[in-house]
Amino acid sequence: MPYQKGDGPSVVIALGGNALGNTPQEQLELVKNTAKHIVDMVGDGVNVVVSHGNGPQVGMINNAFAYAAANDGKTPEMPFPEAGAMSQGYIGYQLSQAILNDLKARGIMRSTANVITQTVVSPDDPAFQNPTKPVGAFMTEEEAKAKAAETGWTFKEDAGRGWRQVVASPKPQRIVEFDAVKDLMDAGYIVVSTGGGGVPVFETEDGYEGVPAVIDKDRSSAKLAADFGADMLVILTAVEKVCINFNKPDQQELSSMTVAEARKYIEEGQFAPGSMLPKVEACIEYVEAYPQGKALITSLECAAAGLEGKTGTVITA
Ligand SMILES: Nc1ncnc2c1ncn2[C@@H]1O[C@H](COP(=O)(O)OP(=O)(O)O)[C@@H](O)[C@H]1O
Ligand SMILES: NC(=O)OP(=O)(O)O
Repeated sequence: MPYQKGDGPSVVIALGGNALGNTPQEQLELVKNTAKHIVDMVGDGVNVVVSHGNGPQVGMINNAFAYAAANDGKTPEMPFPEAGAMSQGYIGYQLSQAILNDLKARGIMRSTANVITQTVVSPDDPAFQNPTKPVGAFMTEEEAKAKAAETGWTFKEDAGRGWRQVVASPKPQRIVEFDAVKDLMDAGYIVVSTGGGGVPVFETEDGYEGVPAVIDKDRSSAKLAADFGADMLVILTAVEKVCINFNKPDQQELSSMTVAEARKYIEEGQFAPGSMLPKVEACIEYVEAYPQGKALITSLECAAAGLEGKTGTVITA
């Protein structure tokens, strides 16, 4: 059934970890609130494509199967490409269901489409020599070092919040199912796609093949927004604004910055690698690829106000 697109802007929304949950049960509850904010935008005529993170989820899927395989000798390993696709599937299912239920409750005649996507990455990407993407659960330094000794995996401290396993996070080159996502959005569907940045794949003479890595969802969302020519890229996280001197006595919230200002702050080391830095870099990539566009970083709760220009940090060319 063709749906009527909204008369508002087209927006790619990248949902952060706080919009999801650390267990399927917890997430099923959290996404009801997430869906409310998304349907608020749809009700205001905004045409949305929703992507989401998967760091905790993909790590836990891969790790759980690895643990079972090591202990029962029967359970198969679940490599990162497959674990990434599984995370897109279940997170997308829960988000779509919550959005559909909220649309029905409000009598809005729209529907969702959950598209599991692949993202082409380059085998020459230097990210394969320097794992930076945190996945799985947080743990203490002692637990991380013991796990590293047991498994040979790499662990790093994550933005002052504890230690996590880290894997390669290559730059997204192309979203394989882009045309399907665009056609569904143009047909008026609320599309959930590119979750976890998409399943990373190499494009070879014989076709696509999965790669054991996790792409940054903000960077893939930026690629999607630029390729769409979306009016906005909206990155929703756990803070209302990006700060300089973050978590210091002289912390300063930023309401806006140009690409040049953002690059200056990056040079100053103002944004933590593995957390806020990739978000700001994603916004720069989007507005440089599509200078008419506007990028916004804010919290889920402030999304509507941010779209109205009342809060959040706006990044422009
Ligand atoms: N300069 C900064 N300004 C604001 N937040 C920052 C900054 N540096 C690090 N952060 C932290 O980065 C977090 C967002 O990164 P992360 O939690 O990895 O993203 P996600 O919401 O996609 O899961 C914020 O919640 C905040 O704790
Ligand atoms: N893939 C990805 O960027 O997930 P997180 O947002 O959870 O790090």
